[in-house]
Amino acid sequence: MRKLPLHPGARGLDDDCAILEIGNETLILTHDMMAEGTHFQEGGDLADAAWKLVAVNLSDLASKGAEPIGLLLGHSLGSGDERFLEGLYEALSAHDVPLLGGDTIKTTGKRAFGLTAIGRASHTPVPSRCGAQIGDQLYVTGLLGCAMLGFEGDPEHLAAYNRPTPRLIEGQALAPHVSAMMDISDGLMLDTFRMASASEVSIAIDSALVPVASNKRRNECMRWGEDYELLFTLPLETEPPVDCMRIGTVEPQGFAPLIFDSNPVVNPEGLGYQH
Ligand SMILES: Nc1ncnc2c1ncn2[C@@H]1O[C@H](COP(=O)(O)OP(=O)(O)OP(=O)(O)O)[C@@H](O)[C@H]1O
Ligand SMILES: Cc1ncc(C[n+]2csc(CCOP(=O)(O)O)c2C)c(N)n1
Ligand SMILES: [Mg+2]
Repeated sequence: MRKLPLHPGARGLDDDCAILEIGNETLILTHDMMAEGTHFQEGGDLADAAWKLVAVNLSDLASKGAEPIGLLLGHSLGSGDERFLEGLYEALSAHDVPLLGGDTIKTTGKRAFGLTAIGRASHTPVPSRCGAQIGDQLYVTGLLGCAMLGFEGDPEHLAAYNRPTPRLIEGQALAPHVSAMMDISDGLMLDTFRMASASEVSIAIDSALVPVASNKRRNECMRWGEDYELLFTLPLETEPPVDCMRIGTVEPQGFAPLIFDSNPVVNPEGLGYQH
């Protein structure tokens, strides 16, 4: 896809969102889809699917420090649509973001939902994945692995899987300070690997510092994904303005983008959820 004619705001299709400067405004745009059987189960509660569709898109906006403006929904009709609308209502109200429009279709076979989220930059330059500098410190918000435990049925963590919270407030507080920022959708290890590659540095993670939901399953918590927390780098002297943990350090680019507990990791395979 990178061979297609790309807008400069597409950031080479290597970032969470596209950035569009129009006059004095900077718009931030993203689109994420969910498919039956992959992202939500047939017969499951579509209120949760609708909430999650909104949350995962707002999470990409959050990772660029955007304030949401509105959403465009691509909806395929089917059973459970009333619940879908209830979940959508709850998500729009909870995040104070209105619907702008969309499209509704009939389908045969599996259903898919798409959502385009449009936001306004709260700070320019808009944080990217590619700005991590040697000597910066790596941080993460929240606790990783909650979504995995929720998916497995742990009642304490069901909401983390079904109803994730996009870190919009944190993203806006961080945007003026970070050298790089992204959300973690595919697992800490894989997403850190991507940030390091985009920034042309190596990033060293100290796994003992990573806040995880299950100490026994620390490794899985760092790989499973769907936690929608923020991953970011700050200069050494900058105090983080939000609740977060320091988990690593940015180093000069070596042969491996990721250094995990002093071990170089060259191959992204197996680091996280790959689509
Ligand atoms: N079909 C597509 N057409 C154009 N650009 C795409 C397409 N699929 C992905 N991209 C672009 O590739 C980049 C990475 O996409 P990806 O979906 O991995 O990021 P994400 O939204 O942060 O992650 P996730 O989908 O796991 O939440 C983004 O810039 C995205 O716009
Ligand atoms: C059985 C099972 N194994 C793994 C996962 C993890 N997973 C699925 S979708 C996704 C995030 C991004 O999706 P996309 O990039 O397609 O939008 C992740 C991390 C899961 N939910 N269920
Ligand atoms: Mg993202």
